[in-house]
Amino acid sequence: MMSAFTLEKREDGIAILTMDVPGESMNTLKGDFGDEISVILDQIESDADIKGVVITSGKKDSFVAGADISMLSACDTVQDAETLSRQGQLIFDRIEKIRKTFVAAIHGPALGGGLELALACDYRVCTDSDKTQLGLPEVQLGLLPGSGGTQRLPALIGLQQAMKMMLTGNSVRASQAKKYGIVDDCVPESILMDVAVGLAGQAVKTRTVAKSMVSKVIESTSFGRGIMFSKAREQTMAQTKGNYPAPMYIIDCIELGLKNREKGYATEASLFGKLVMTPESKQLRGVFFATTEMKKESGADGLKPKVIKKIGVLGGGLMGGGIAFVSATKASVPVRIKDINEHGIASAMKYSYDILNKKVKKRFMLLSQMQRQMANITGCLDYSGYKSVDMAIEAVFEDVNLKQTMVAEIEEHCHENTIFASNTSSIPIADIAAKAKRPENVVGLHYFSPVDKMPLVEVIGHEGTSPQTIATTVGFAKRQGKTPIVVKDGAGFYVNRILAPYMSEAGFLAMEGQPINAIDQALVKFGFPVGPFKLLDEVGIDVGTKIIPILMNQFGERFASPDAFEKLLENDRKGKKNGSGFYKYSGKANSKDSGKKVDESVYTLLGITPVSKYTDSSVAERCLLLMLNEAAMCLEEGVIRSARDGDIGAIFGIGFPPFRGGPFRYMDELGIDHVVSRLEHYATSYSEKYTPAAILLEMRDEKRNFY
Ligand SMILES: C[C@H](O)CC(=O)SCCNC(=O)CCNC(=O)[C@H](O)C(C)(C)COP(=O)(O)OP(=O)(O)OC[C@H]1O[C@@H](n2cnc3c(N)ncnc32)[C@H](O)[C@@H]1OP(=O)(O)O
Repeated sequence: MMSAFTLEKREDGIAILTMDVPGESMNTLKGDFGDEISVILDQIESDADIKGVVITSGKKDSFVAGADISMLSACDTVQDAETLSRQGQLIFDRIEKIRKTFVAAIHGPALGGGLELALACDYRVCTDSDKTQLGLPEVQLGLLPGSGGTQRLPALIGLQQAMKMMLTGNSVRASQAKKYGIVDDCVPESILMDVAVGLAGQAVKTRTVAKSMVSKVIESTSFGRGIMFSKAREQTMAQTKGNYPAPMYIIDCIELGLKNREKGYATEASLFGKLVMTPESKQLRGVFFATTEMKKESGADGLKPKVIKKIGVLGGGLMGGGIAFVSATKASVPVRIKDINEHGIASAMKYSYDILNKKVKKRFMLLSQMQRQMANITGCLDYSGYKSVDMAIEAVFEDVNLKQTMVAEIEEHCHENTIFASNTSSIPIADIAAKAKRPENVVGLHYFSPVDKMPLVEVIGHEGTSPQTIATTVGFAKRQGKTPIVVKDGAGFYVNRILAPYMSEAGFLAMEGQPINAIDQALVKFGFPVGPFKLLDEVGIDVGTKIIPILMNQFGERFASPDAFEKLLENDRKGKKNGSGFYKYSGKANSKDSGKKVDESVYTLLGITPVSKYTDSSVAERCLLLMLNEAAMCLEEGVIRSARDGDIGAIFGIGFPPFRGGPFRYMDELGIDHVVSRLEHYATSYSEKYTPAAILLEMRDEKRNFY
């Protein structure tokens, strides 16, 4: 078997230890590396000529992406997983203790166990490349850093920053890593090895932790630390609602390790073992595997995306501004915004300016980088500069005639292969393409708001969209940093179609008198980031309810929402944007209380006397079952291509709790027979809209699962 490690001794006494796992595109840490590394460490230790060691990667653009997640998924017992963690800890502990200078030379991702390896070294240097990112993302897999990360990162950069990184799992870019003190230097790729070798030739210095003044004060006394840990637990509980065990365990490990390092390590390994076997981690690992698989798909078998060199954005509203931002900064293409007035162009540009300016202020980005990215965005009131546009993305009003006019204008002003992508959330793409001269170029590209944050897009082909248009659109969405799912044309596509009955049912529950905040809390407790009423206030009640007649028109009564909701619009309740919705938006928009309390006048308006009569679980069940049933119908009708796409669409598009794996994995977990029997229960006792999808009945009879 080819080795994953090579040790090259240089004449100056510095050894280069290169990791290059054969047959894999990225280095990951495997359980069976232990013996091999031990032999190499023996050699380093016993060779007096070796003064220092640089650990680097043989892969082109990555350091080490962490422990091999498939290896973790293959663990059968808590003990197996704990042993893996222990092995990692022991090796890294040895690296730390060998009395020679170890330096990690990092280019590309150094994540999870990869960063933990680097943390065990005496120095770390990384490249200033955009590809470089450092982090401990284990929590996003329902895990904790299990190879010493919970102990070493706080010791290196201070408790508060380390805890933030481990609890969010967010990685940092090179300049941030330098600012926080994770790396000692951040240099151009061309001199990475020279700088690392230079450091490896030096004796190890005692380091001071790079902490802000406030952190120093808080972290230096046991009283201050006590307050910090209790605040962290409180905030974590408020955020997770107890649905994710990993964050609390991370805090436990850090706190214990401060008192007793050995205990900290032992607890880290034992809790890591426990977490690997939890259903939450299993589902979150499923999400990782699904998204990795999706990165490789083109959306149209056998077709490669055509290169998009320049795009046009039609309409400079909130969506247009967001689309321009991800195109200019992530896909790095020139963007030409066309609006009917200068104000539209200016506000779309401001969208990007505000985000980038914040990064510059925080010193995460250079002013020159910001200027380069902003220079990618220009605007026009006519179609000047559109001749060379390869894709025009429209984000104008939801009006089919207007969109058809846009198609005609793009066909007139652009070249014959220009793709027309509509960001409609409700109008069938076939209608938008109805008068097109080149309908094969017309496609749906449905973003979610806010565009710079929401990871999903739906790519929707109508009957006449060419497979090449689909492949190119999917490819471009990926360049914008999005996870695209290809869905069939039709009212609501996939995401809004499964969301609508869930939202409407929340409305019916409110009409029965269940308090609005109780309904929201029940669904937040289930794991959604916000409840349905809060969501409607955020999205805009006018916008959110617009889709109902379109869905009813295609699918009938099961999409009806409470008639009384009309009164909300008559009362000009549009939600947060006009300060009048289900919740009270008083005082300053960003004030702590704004949007926290239900606006009681909404009950009077709807003719409701609120009395809590349902438990949280029955509220959640009534709303959820409709979403699950609709998702199953979407699969049955081919609206989505697979249960996997349906799960990722729901998680990334509407915040379906990731630890439940998405609607399909959740149905598998509940058992299809259970889902059918609960649907039948509501269908007979309450409303026929709960009639189970045919596919569910069939699967129950055949005892099949989605996965
Ligand atoms: C004990 C420890 O504390 C526990 C751990 O370390 S748990 C693991 C923590 N690490 C992670 O969560 C990182 C997971 N990986 C990622 O986020 C992303 O892959 C990445 C940001 C590193 C790179 O993204 P990107 O460039 O888009 O490449 P991507 O397509 O995702 O990955 C490339 C390949 O590496 C594989 N890969 C990346 N990280 C992996 C991991 N940790 N385990 C297994 N495979 C991994 C992918 O499956 C893919 O394999 P393929 O080429 O056979 O399809």
